[in-house]
Amino acid sequence: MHSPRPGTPPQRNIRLSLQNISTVTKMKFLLFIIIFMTISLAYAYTKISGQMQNMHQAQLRSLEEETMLRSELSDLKEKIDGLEKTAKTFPEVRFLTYKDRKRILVTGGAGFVGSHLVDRLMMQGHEVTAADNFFTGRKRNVEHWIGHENFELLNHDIVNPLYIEVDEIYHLASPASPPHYMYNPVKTIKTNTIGTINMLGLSKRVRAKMLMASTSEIYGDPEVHPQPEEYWGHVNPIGPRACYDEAKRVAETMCYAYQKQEGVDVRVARIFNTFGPRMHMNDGRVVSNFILQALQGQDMTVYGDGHQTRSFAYVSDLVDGLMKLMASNCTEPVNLGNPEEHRILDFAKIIKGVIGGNSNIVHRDPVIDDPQQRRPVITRAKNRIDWAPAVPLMNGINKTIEYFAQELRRKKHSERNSWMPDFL
Ligand SMILES: O=c1ccn([C@@H]2O[C@H](COP(=O)(O)OP(=O)(O)O[C@H]3OC[C@@H](O)[C@H](O)[C@H]3O)[C@@H](O)[C@H]2O)c(=O)[nH]1
Repeated sequence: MHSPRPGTPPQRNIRLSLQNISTVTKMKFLLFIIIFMTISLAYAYTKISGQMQNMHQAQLRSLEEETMLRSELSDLKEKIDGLEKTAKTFPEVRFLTYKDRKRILVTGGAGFVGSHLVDRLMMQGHEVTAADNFFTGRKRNVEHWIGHENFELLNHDIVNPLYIEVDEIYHLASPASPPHYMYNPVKTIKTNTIGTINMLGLSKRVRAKMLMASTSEIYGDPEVHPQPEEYWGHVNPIGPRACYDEAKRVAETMCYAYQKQEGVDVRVARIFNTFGPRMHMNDGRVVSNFILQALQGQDMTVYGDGHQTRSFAYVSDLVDGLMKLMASNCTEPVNLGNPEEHRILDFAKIIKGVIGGNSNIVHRDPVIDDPQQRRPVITRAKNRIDWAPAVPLMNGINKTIEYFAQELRRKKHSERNSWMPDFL
């Protein structure tokens, strides 16, 4: 081994030492470099290809996710479209400021007359609470208002007190058709006596004006014809109709006792025979019976000889009368009815004539205590509340026939509101 001579530059010394490395060692070194490079390249390749694979998979995943999101979005869109189609829309009611808007309670608000009254009050922009125990009333009659901020439906029997704050009360709750009010006479008496006391008590507490729905039945089987409000009536106090007509008579008495003693502002409407859409299919009164019987080709049942008379008013006329009476300063009882009088047998022929079909008019046993004649004197209504019926009988009959025909065709629960008032 040569050691570098003193004064020799260091580079030259290195070259000399490399020259001295054997070829085998050089080969080994080269091999080592090659192996090292190969391993590094292989490692880098694996690393890069792994990353590329991951990127590829991520791309695939995001594509899958995008497709899933798109389908979820289109499902949601479909659902929203469906909901929009079935979304509840309400008739555009008039806007009243808090000064003019009244809080109005309608007892029997889901019934035949009550629901028509609710429609009119709602359209005028008032806040309406309908209370009903659904004995003869139906949710369906007012379902088009359920959810409206001005409307409230209470499942409430007015035989129990009701504590709410109102400005006006239309007290209509009671079964009105003879088979219905005779079905549970004690309940009919309670509804019209205890129920009326409860409503008068409520009126007294909140200082609300109250209109009581009385009836032409308070005249009984009248010996005075036609019947003015001054007539005291001819009622059998223990007959099958007494639960209704005597209870309504005492309800009137209570109204005037509360007026005199407690200063309650009362209105009393004596309602004569009324008909129209939303009468119950099982109502049992003559108009719905004859129309349904004729539409289905069944016998048209005239009770007795059919010579007894009635005068029929269309429901929209009655509702006009009720609202005019409430708005008036007339505190005496007022007859609300149509003075156009028909014998029941003739009325059956009229209905058969309009509907046609193969129905036979047949006679059944007369009804006990059936009033033999009935026609209102409406002078007081004309003079004091400027009211007289405006709908001709045949117009009302045709609308009612159309309603019952639709009800008979009804097959599904979802077929709701087969009849809506013209203004809705
Ligand atoms: O199918 C029937 C039904 C009734 N009738 C007769 O038709 C007449 C009218 O009977 P309704 O049952 O329609 O009604 P009513 O007049 O007896 O009582 C009605 O009067 C006024 C309203 O205030 C009351 O809601 C209701 O009691 C009665 O003479 C009755 O006997 C039939 O001939 N056939």
